[in-house]
Amino acid sequence: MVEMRALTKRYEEGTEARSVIERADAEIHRGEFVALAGPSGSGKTTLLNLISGIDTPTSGDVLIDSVPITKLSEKDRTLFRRKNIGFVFQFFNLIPTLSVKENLLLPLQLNSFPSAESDDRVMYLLERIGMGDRIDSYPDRLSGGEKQRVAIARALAHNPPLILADEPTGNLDADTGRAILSLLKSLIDGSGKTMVIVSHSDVVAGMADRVLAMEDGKLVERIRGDGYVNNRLDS
Ligand SMILES: Nc1ncnc2c1ncn2[C@@H]1O[C@H](COP(=O)(O)OP(=O)(O)OP(=O)(O)O)[C@@H](O)[C@H]1O
Repeated sequence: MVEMRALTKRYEEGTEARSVIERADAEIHRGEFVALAGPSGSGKTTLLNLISGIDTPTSGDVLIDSVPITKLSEKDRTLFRRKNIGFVFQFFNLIPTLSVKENLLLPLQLNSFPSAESDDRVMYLLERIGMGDRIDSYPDRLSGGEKQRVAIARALAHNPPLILADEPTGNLDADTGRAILSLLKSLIDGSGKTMVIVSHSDVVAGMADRVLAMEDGKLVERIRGDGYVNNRLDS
């Protein structure tokens, strides 16, 4: 589903270039739930932005469903992302001037879903996340956990095969965070969707099928066992 090939991202700093990601290789399979771990500043968000095509690598490729998105024009990449990827962010990123319903309708409108079908889909998702009675509320009237539930429903609205989440529980208390993760996982389970979550949380790592960690610019698989045994994917 997601292939990274010799993926490299360098940032210019004055006259020097600093590598954040250096020839990282990895494959994430269809239907897998992968946690992306690693210390602060190790390049997790950078990697997620490369996978989604929001950012472009210095060299190397990202393929999604065998489509080399790194080789697409910016316009085609945007269209590809809009159709195939759902995003969940730490700070929810709901549009404050739109109601819950209107926030959920946005990805459907951007993907030209027929309006009758869109209304049914929004209602179905709001029921699934237990917020069927908040359809006309505005984001500033919702708690953090409720905002994130709406953001999850929005990420799933257009039924994308790939869900990317960047610290989705980072702005929530521990109990709410756990509830949000369980909800996200229950919505994904059995759907065949692939999910990558950037997180420092052990709860996320414990729920995931696999944990990949950024270490010195490379992606390293962490295998569960007596503690973690590191096993380089890319050497
Ligand atoms: N646009 C940019 N220009 C220069 N350096 C950048 C840029 N964006 C990110 N970096 C640097 O790249 C490194 C990786 O950043 P990134 O945000 O990907 O790390 P992270 O693992 O997600 O960190 P955190 O867990 O703290 O969110 C950091 O050292 C950061 O300063």
